[in-house]
Order: sequence, then C-alpha cells, then structure tokens
Amino acid sequence: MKVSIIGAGNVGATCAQFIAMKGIVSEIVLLDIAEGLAAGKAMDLAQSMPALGFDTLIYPEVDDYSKTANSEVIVVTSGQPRKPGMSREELVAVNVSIVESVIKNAIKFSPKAVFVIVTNPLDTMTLVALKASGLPKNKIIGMGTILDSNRFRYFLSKKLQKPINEIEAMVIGGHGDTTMIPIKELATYKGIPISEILTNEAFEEVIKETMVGGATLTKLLGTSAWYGPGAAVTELVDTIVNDKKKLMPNSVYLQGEFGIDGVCIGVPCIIGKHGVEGILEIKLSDSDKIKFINSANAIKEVNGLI
Ligand SMILES: NC(=O)C1=CN([C@@H]2O[C@H](COP(=O)(O)OP(=O)(O)OC[C@H]3O[C@@H](n4cnc5c(N)ncnc54)[C@H](O)[C@@H]3O)[C@@H](O)[C@H]2O)C=CC1
Ligand SMILES: O=C([O-])CC(=O)C(=O)O
Repeated sequence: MKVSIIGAGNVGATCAQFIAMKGIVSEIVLLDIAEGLAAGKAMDLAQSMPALGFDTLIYPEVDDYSKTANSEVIVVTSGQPRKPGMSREELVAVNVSIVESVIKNAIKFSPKAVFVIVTNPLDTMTLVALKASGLPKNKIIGMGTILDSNRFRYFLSKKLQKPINEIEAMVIGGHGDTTMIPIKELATYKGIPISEILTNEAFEEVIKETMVGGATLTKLLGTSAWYGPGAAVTELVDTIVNDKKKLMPNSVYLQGEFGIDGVCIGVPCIIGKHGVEGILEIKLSDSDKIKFINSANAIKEVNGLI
C-alpha cells in the first residue's frame, strides 16, 4: 500500500511522520519542488524509526511523479500557508495554480487514487482539484472540518476541564474563520449533551475560540499549524486505506444535499476505500441552516476568483 504526499513542508512532513508511526501503509512517497527538502525530511524521519519502532519505507522525490505511481491515496499539502493577520482566503491566487498542476501530474500515475486536499483556502482548492482531476466527486476529499472538530473538542475539554477523548463534537461548513459551524446539539461529554452542562455564554465563547483556532495558532507560530492538521489527515488516510466506513466531516462536492449545489463544503460523510461513500444529511437547527447557507455563499464568492 502506498500513499503519496505532495508538499513536504510542515504539514506534509507531519502527515508522513504520523502515517509512518501508525504503520498505516508500507510505502510513503514524499514529493516537493524544493531541492533537498523531501530528501532531508525523509532521511531524518527514517533515522527516527529504530528508536520509535516503525519501519515504513519513505521515498523522497523532487518533482518526479512517476515514483508516486499506483498510490491508494494522494495527499495534497503543497502551497503557501498564511502568515499572522491573513485569512485563508487570501491564499487563493497563489495556491490555485499549484493545486491544479499537482493534481494533473499526480493523476497521470495514480488514476484510481483517492485525493485528500489540504491546501488552503480548503473548500475552494477542493473544487479546483475536482475540476482539474476530472474524477468522480467521491474521489476528492477536502480535509478541514475534521481538524476543526478536534479543535472544538479541545476548547470544550479546556472549558469543562475534562479529558478530550471523553468529548464528542462536530464542526461542519467552510474551513474558514467566519464560515465554520460548530454544532452545539452534537457536542457531548460521556454521551451527555454539553448544552446541559455549560452555560450558553460559556458555550458561545468556546465556539468563537474554535472558529479562530487556526488563526490563533498562526499568530503564535508565525505560520500555520501542523500537528493537528497532520493528525487529522492521518485519521482520514487510515479511514480510506483500511475501508473503515467512518462518519467524519469533510469538504465534498454537493449537488442538492442540504439544499446546496455546486460547492465543496464540510458535511458529515461516510468515508471508506472509495472515498466519500455517503453524505449524512443531519437535521440542523434553524440558525445553523442559515449559517450553512451563508457559509456556502461565502465559499462561492471565493470560488468566483478562480
Ligand atoms: N486544510 C487544513 O486544515 C490545513 C491546511 N493547511 C494548508 O496546507 C498548505 C501547506 O501548509 P504548510 O505545510 O504549513 O506549508 P509549508 O510552506 O511548510 O509547505 C508547503 C510546501 O509546498 C511545496 N510546494 C509548493 N509548490 C509546490 C508544487 N508545485 N509541487 C510540490 N510542492 C510544492 C513547498 O516547496 C513547501 O515545501 C497551506 O496552503 C496551508 O494553508 C495548513 C494546515 C491545515
Ligand atoms: O489556519 C491556517 O491557515 C491553517 C489551517 O487551515 C488550520 O490550521 O486550520
């Protein structure tokens, strides 16, 4: 089993690290256009294996896609990250041509792969990938709201002072500071609705922290995050490769679901070896329905720039 990661920067290399450490596949190809970067990261990672007890083969490549041939999954982490003070949407002009060229190169050698898109602005880049690939929509998955959901769980765990793994929560909508929608009704602690435990004011604070979670990290780090993103991609890749049929929110192309047409946006979907194997049209509150429509319209506006 082979996974190729295109873009060996902070997020791509962390994906390689976590995927290797979890032993999800036997081979990882780490490709970048920057001379030396993929080679250095792959060598460094390989030298960590004896101490940590894993032995995935990691092949570095500089722009030679033939080595990615017959990958089960292609992860696209190539492109610029934002700097403090920027929105993700401001990256659209610089990243659109990168994603287009990466997809066109990768698909020549792995026409059956499922593509996981990570580059921002995520929902627009997922649409760019869908169009550039010509693949059926189930093969193109944008990873954003898995990460947002994990951040929602983190801020809830901090507020409640409870272990994060006892908390379930989901974010849908766009992967943007103003477009994501943390769903109150689905947040639970040990199965108990968190709305029964937290005051409305405290819950709203958590929602605000979640929505700017990526921006907060970007301000602290001077560039955007990588551990949370790398872990979320790893969970998604594991779900695809091992055909887990798991319910997880991802950006997928909608054609009428939730009353939305022609955009990629985060919705709960069943993920397995064929990629998106179903979309679950959960019942939204009236206010979340409005937020979802506004989110889709905001994504459409950015899509208009490509
Ligand atoms: N969807 C999500 O949840 C998240 C998305 N991101 C996005 O992921 C992208 C990557 O972020 P980082 O890894 O932090 O950036 P980075 O700058 O550390 O790495 C990006 C890498 O892409 C490479 N690259 C650029 N053009 C390329 C091409 N044509 N072919 C191959 N490689 C190419 C660069 O040489 C660089 O090594 C950014 O757009 C960022 O906004 C980051 C975190 C989370
Ligand atoms: O914040 C960013 O620009 C990177 C990203 O998408 C995230 O960490 O959620």
